Order: sequence, then C-alpha cells, then structure tokens
Amino acid sequence: MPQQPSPARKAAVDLLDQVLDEGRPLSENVAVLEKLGPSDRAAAQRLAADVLRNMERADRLLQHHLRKKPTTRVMNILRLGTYELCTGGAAHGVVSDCVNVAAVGHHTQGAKGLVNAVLRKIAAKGPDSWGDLRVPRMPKWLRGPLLEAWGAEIVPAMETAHFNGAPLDLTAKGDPAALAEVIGGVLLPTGSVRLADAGQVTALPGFEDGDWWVQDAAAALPAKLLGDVAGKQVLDLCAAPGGKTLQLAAAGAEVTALDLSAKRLGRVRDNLRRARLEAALVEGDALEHEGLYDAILLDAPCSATGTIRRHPDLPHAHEGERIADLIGLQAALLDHALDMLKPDGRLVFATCSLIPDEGECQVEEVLERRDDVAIVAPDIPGLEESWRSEEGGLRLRPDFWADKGGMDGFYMAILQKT
Ligand SMILES: C[S@@+](CC[C@H](N)C(=O)[O-])C[C@H]1O[C@@H](n2cnc3c(N)ncnc32)[C@H](O)[C@@H]1O
Repeated sequence: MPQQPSPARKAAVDLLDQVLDEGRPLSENVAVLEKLGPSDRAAAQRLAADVLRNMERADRLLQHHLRKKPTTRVMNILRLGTYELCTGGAAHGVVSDCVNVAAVGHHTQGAKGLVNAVLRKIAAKGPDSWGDLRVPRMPKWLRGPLLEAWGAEIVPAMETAHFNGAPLDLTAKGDPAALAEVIGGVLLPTGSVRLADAGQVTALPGFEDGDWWVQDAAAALPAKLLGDVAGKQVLDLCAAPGGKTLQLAAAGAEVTALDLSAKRLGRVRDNLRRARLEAALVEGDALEHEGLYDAILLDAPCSATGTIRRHPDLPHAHEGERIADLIGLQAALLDHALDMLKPDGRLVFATCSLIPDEGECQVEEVLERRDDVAIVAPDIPGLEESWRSEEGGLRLRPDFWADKGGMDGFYMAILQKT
C-alpha cells in the first residue's frame, strides 16, 4: 500500500489539474476541497495559486530534466514540488510527499520514479537559480492584445504586479480613518483601508459586526462615482457578490440589486445581512429588467483580466474564447441600462478588465451611437491625473500605486442622460 500524501498537497495537484486540464477556475473547484478541514483547504488553495503564479518559472527549471513532457497530472506534481523546493520547502519531505501523490493515482503510479529523480535534481540545484528566473509572462492569448493596447513598457510592469499578488483592501461601512486605526491598516488616498498581511479575514475586528467588507481599492471607486445617492432610487445591475451594493446601501440609497445568478445573489443577501444593510434583491436577466431609476451602476460581466493579481488561475483556465461574446453583452447591457435612466440621471459603467474593448471602446462607441448621453469627468478624492483616459473615463492598472501594493485593473466612466 502506498503511503497517503498530505491532503493539502494532493488537493493542490487536483486543483491544478482542474484549472489546466479542464479549464475550470479555482473558485469553481469546490468539490476537491469539500472533504478537507479549514487549514488543509486554505493550504491547498494557497499552494495551487502560488504554483500558477510561478508556473513559467517551474516549467523553465523542469525542462532541463525532462526528455519529453509528461501527462498534465505528473507535470503538476512536478510543478508543485519545484515551487515548494525553490521557496524554502524541506527537500526530503517535499520530494517524498510528491512521490506519494504520484503513487496514489492510477495514472501516475508509473511516474513515481520520474517524480523522485527529477525533484531530487531540482532540490540540489533549483533553489540557487530560482531567484534569477524572469517574472512570469502572461500567456500569449492575453499578452498579445495587451502589448498592442499598452505597449512593451507597461505590460511587463503589469506582469510584475500580477507576480507580486495583492494586499487585502477593505471598504468601511462608516469612517475609513477610524477603521484604519482600529484594524492597524493604511488609509489609502481614495478611502479604502489596506492591510499588507491580513491573516484570516473572519478573525479581523469588526467582521462579525459587518463594519467593513473586502473590496479592492479600484473596485471601490465605481459606486463612489455615482455621487451623492442618499435617498435616490439606484439600480445595481450586475450586483453579485455585492461589494458595490453594500457601498450604495451604506451611502443611503434605495438600492435594487439585480443579478442573473441565484447562487451569487445569495452571497449578496449574506453580505447585506452581515453588514446590516438593506437592498431589494432581484434575480433575473438585466436585459429584461424594466423601470426608471435616478442612478444606475453597471458593473458588467467581463474577462476579469484586471483581477489576475488575486486570480492567477484566470489566464490559464481559458484562452479568452468568451471575450467577443462578453463585449457584445456589455454593449447591449449599456444601452438597456441607459434606457432605464431618468433624465439628468447618472450611470457608471465599469469593468474589471485590462482590455480597452471592454472599457474605453465601449464608452466611445455608446457616445457615438446615442445622442441622449454625455460623459462626465470623475471628481472624487484621491484620483490621480494619470488615471484619466482620453474619452473622459478612468483607466486603472495593476501597476499603478506600485509603492503602495498596487490595485486591480479596472475601467470606469460616468455617463449622464441628457
Ligand atoms: C463583475 S461581476 C459583478 C460584481 C459586483 N458588482 C460586485 O461589486 O460585487 C458581474 C456579475 O454580472 C452577473 N451577470 C452576468 N450576466 C448578467 C445578466 N445578463 N444580467 C444580470 N446579471 C448578469 C454575473 O452573475 C456576475 O455576478
């Protein structure tokens, strides 16, 4: 009988298989984690994400020791072992446990010897060269279009930001300066509170009382761009999991939060309950919703390429095949949302994408298509002039605020019904 591997390591390899073989993002791979305790679950998720963030580096070292590429699962065991060995993992423990992961799989039993031999070689020499390997590049399907859009200086800066990962940002329900003090965080110029090393989120002060919620500093801006929403009827069109709904409700708006996904809408409900805030929840297709609103937030479904710092699986789980459809959906959502906006009302269009077709181009095109909307320049505290884009929106990039820990990539613009 082979010795059982550590549950976290085996689950991490299962997660890697599902991302790289089946194209399923880490967030959708819950079945793999169901049987694990909380600490193994967290360790498996962290390991899988770290391996994906470092995959190009691991593959570079491994290619010197492999005459031909093994199956994806064997390769993933090797990637995991390489990453751990090169980042301080104890050589004997990591190698033998990776051999155990191979030994318990029907299709990988035969590769036990290979895993052992290759990882021993990596253990001997890999850690010395690891630090000299280049920052991993994005896969070609994404790097190509981004090079075209942003150029050869900016894309490597984005890649460095992706490689560095993301701190934890919180949005305060009340006074952000007071929250920063209580929680020991840094108050950012735009009002978010940043924690460099947060640990377990649910253990932070104020979690149970709903005094704050997790939201990247860039993601916190679109709701603010709607201006003073107190007492206004505000429609949050693609609302789940609800960070922006909470902001709007906390600012005193009468919010209708709509989302297509019942499951994801359940998360909005949970988040509202924890923060003791209220909103009317509607499950449905935004394109079929009707009504007239004072203000609308359209945080449209998109490639989510602005969130790679937190989701290193994203560029590996697919090759952007849905982006063309998403661009069409964003344009249709934008037109329908503008039809539901009262005269003089404000709509904020936002996407967490690095691709201009999902941001700047959408706004340029809607301004050409329609003569009942005008763009309004964003004016809230903390904005930097370099964030303003030509057509009048805000372009946020992961390489901005590099000295502060970065921000998610986002595009947002304010449109006013004339
Ligand atoms: C970028 S996420 C929204 C994030 C959210 N605004 C927040 O701040 O937490 C996009 C959301 O759009 C929803 N969605 C996609 N297509 C939709 C449609 N046709 N109608 C309504 N919601 C849709 C997805 O279920 C997803 O929850």
